[in-house]
Formats: sequence, structure tokens, C-alpha cells
Amino acid sequence: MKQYLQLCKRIIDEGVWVENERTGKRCLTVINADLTYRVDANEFPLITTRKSFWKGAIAELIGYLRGYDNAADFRKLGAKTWDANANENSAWLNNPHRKGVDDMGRVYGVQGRAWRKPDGGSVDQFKKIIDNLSRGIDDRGEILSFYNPGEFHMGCLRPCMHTHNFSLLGDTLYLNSFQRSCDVPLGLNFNQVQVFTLLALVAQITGHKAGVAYHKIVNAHIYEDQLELMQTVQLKREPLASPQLIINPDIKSLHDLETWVTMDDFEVQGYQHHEPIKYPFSV
Ligand SMILES: Nc1nc(=O)c2c([nH]1)NC[C@@H]1CN(c3ccc(C(=O)N[C@@H](CCC(=O)O)C(=O)O)cc3)CN21
Ligand SMILES: O=c1ccn([C@H]2C[C@H](O)[C@@H](COP(=O)(O)O)O2)c(=O)[nH]1
Repeated sequence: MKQYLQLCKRIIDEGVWVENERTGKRCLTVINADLTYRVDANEFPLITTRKSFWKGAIAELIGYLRGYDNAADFRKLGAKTWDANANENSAWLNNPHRKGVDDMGRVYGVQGRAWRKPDGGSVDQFKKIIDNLSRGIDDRGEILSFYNPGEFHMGCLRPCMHTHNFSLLGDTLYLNSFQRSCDVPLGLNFNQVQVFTLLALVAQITGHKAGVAYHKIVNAHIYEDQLELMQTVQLKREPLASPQLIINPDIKSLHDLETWVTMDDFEVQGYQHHEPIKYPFSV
């Protein structure tokens, strides 16, 4: 929690105003932030200075890991986060590749589970990683990449958290996650939870201990219409102790993750938090 607040303060103290053409808003921006999550100690990085709706973040992650390309599937799991980008973004609404209501196109998990090959086949990056790690293999290329510039024009948004690189040291699994662009008040609240949960889940289904997750953010920003709430409300509050994440131990394989897992298989214990804050969302 401290590192989150430090990043928010740093953006306010050192940030530079940058115009963003896509949203038409200005963002107070810093470059480079490195966050670390102790998954081994189960210090779940949930924001405590406002109430965080963490189930939406985990639902979004599970949707990516299943390769979903449709906001309705995300909603069924418990994440409403893709509704606006799939249905309210005029560039995407006018894009000939959009298949209809709720379609997100070839984003995130589609690339992670079905990256197209020139011969017409596809690559399932996530299954390869799970198969290798389950056999104790780390080929120094256990990389899940959602970033496919050749298909950006076929999706509603370029991936923000675009690469997850797993590593095995003995029987302990590590994760480095890379993010190119981060809406610190809204998105990071979700992305911290996702990086932590991704390592905890993959360690569990591949039979390893979870170690540490390292989260690298390049462009970290606060939108102009979020700044006052951050400065005058959220940053005035005292952070509280971290809660713990409990994952159903019956989740033992990629097949389990793909078939029956719901948000009821995740529980947070000891979550103390301040009142919710509703930040504006930019499409
Ligand atoms: N401008 C912007 N910021 C983002 O963080 C973001 C995007 N766009 N587009 C794609 C995804 C969607 N994400 C989102 C979208 C909405 C919330 C949001 O509204 N969160 C609320 C509550 C959510 C709930 O009730 O489940 C929050 O208060 O955190 C968070 C992340 C993250 N990403
Ligand atoms: O997981 C996510 C997804 C998106 N965001 C934020 C970061 C930016 O504010 C927007 C994306 O806009 P771009 O113009 O494509 O950078 O969404 C996030 O923080 N986390």
C-alpha cells in the first residue's frame, strides 16, 4: 500500500502534464515505476485508502486467461470493466472488424491463447507455460505476451499490461509483469490485484511455491478530472494493514481454471478499508 501511495504522491509532485489525443484529456504523468508484491507472505496489494472492488479485477484476469473477446463473457464472470471500451468508443464502433455488441476484438487473452501464425494455425502461449512449469521446466522464455502490433487494428484497445514473464528458481515461481500505460487511480487498483493473483494461481496449478511478483509500469498517470479527488480525499487517508487472498485449493489445473472457476473460489480475509471513492473513467 505504501508503494501505491508513494507513486500517487510522486505523480503529484513530479508529474508532467501530457495531452492525450485518444481521450481528449490531459494526464499528469511520470515515467517508470517498479512495484513489488510479496506473494510468498500473502500480502495482498489491495488499496485500503478506498474500498476496492477486487472481484472485478480477478474476474477480468480469469477472462484474459480463458481467452475471452467479449464484454458479455466478462460481465458473466463479474467484470463490467470492458463494457465502455467495447461499446462506447467511437473509433471501435466504426471499425469494420467489430463483430457486434460487446465484441472487444483481438485483444489481451485472444493473443495469449490464440496468437495467429502465418500458416493459419495458432499459438497457445499460456498452455505452453503451464505445461512447462508443471514439469519443472523454465526455458527462460516463459512469456505470455498480449502485445501483437500486427493486430492492433482488430481490437478495441491496445493491451496495457502486455507481458507476463514467469521464472522458476528451484521450487519457487516468480513473475515479472510489464505495463505500458497505467491509470493510477482506477486501473492500478485492479492491475496490482491481477499481478499478485496471476502468480498465486499459476504457482498453485503448476505445483510450486509462489515467490515475489515484480510489476514494471512505464507511463503512470492521473487524468485531470481525477486529480482533485486523489489529492484532497484519497491521499489524506491513513493506509491500513494488507489483507490476505485465499484461493480455493481445489483449483489444480488449467482445465479447472477454464471450466468451473468462479469468483466464489476467491476470498479476501481481513480487508479493512476507508469509504469508496468514485473516480471518473475515460473511454
Ligand atoms: N481510462 C481507462 N482506465 C482504465 O483503468 C482502463 C481503461 N481505461 N480501459 C480498459 C480497462 C478497464 N479497466 C477498468 C475499468 C473500470 C474500472 C472501474 O470503474 N472501477 C471502479 C469500480 C469497478 C466495480 O464496481 O467493479 C473502481 O472504483 O475501482 C476499473 C478498471 C482498466 N482499464
Ligand atoms: O489494465 C489496464 C487497462 C487500461 N488501463 C488504462 C491506462 C490508460 O489510461 C488507458 C488506456 O489508454 P491508452 O491510450 O491505450 O494508453 O487505460 C490501465 O490502467 N490498466
